Amino acid sequence: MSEKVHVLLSEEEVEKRIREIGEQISRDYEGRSVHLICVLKGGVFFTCELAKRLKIPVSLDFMSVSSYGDDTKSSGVVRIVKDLDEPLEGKDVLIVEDIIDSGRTLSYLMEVLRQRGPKSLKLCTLLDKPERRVRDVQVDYVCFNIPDEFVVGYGLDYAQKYRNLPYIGVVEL
Ligand SMILES: O=P(O)(O)OC[C@H]1O[C@H](OP(=O)(O)OP(=O)(O)O)[C@H](O)[C@@H]1O
Ligand code: HPA
Repeated sequence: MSEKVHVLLSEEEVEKRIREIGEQISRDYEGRSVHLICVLKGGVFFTCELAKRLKIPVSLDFMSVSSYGDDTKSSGVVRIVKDLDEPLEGKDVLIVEDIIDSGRTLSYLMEVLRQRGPKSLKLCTLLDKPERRVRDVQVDYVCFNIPDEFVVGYGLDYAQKYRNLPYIGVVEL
């Protein structure tokens, strides 16, 4: 079965905004390097695009957490599916996510990573759905605030589909 998807944010809008955020992060971290943590799977497209725009030294690591499975509703239980390869002590760490929705994933992840002793820990997201928040999360960089609709594309999936769309779309369920 295939769902209808309509465009919410075009490829041009998304990439223009990522360039702007990249410039802002490059200014904020001037004279330092940044350790990007890509939250798999959804964060992978945003992380690649953002990393290319940064004008400071960048290192990368990957973590996979899951709470949605194939559903449009969070199970409420966050699982680490793949942990980081490198320790975080003394590093300026920037978590890169595709979306913050209920906030459950990121409030859990921030807590887990804070305990690993980074010099600083910040959070950058492509999309934020503030209306849906059930857990407080301090977000440092947001590309777009979006309404309460289930979105796909640019890494985001519906039952593992549509991650490869070059734009952000809304699934008509
Ligand atoms: O704020 P929340 O309600 O916790 O939702 C946000 C999380 O949900 C998605 O991950 P998902 O569990 O779907 O895994 P995926 O990135 O592998 O698709 C997304 O990538 C975030 O990590
Ligand atoms: O709107 C969404 N789309 C895809 N994955 C998600 N995970 C949390 N919210 C979403």
